[in-house]
Amino acid sequence: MVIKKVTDYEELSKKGAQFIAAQIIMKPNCVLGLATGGSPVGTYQRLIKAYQDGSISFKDITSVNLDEYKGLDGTHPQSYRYFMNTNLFDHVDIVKENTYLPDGLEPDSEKACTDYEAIIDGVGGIDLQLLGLGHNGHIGFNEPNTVFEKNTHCVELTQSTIDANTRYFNSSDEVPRQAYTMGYRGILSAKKILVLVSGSAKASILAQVVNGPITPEVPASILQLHPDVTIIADAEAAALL
Ligand SMILES: N[C@@H]1[C@@H](O)[C@H](O)[C@@H](COP(=O)(O)O)O[C@@H]1O
Repeated sequence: MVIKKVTDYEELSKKGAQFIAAQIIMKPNCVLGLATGGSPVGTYQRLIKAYQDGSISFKDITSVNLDEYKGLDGTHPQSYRYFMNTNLFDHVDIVKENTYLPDGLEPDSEKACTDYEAIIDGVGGIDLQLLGLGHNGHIGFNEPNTVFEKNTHCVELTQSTIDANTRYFNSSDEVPRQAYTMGYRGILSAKKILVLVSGSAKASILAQVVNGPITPEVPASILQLHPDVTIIADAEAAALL
């Protein structure tokens, strides 16, 4: 794992965007695995600027996102489809048909997950997977568990995740209790992985991810086994490293 410590969220976003832009310049038709949450928002803003000034184009890019809340459709402001549209896709020249997320409106979990596995296979492999880190160490919505679940699956969100994500909703009651998430096969099969971690609330879990045992109780700890992981952490998040 390469760990880049930066001063603050601004610098994290700048470095994150440079990392992704470099990938796009090296391979203009690459497959990007994308993430939601607060951590990548600044990075997406800088990528939009890079597109606007002509440095990069998304026209040949394919994207596959990590996860989606079950039960929310793409027009719901807290759905991850809506997040991706408003924070990135609507502002760049990506072809929307080439952007994929699990189908939150598919009530049949088995079908939603099988369909997404086919999509992950169909795009021909992820070149760069972007990740945030949940407060309990989750990646995508792979919550602490007794096993590392291989494929896309439907998860019951933990209370810690519901609490952490309540800030994006009007109240805790509105946070969906289930989500579809890519499993570890999809994430770890990416050629490169970039993890963005910001803020003091992530310091303890980041130290466990990097220096602790590899265990499904700390989902992101499995990244220790991947040959090409870069973590960009701001000073607060990196405080215990
Ligand atoms: N499913 C998402 C994750 O993919 C994300 O990494 C995490 C951290 O979010 P934030 O960056 O807002 O702390 O939140 C959500 O639960």
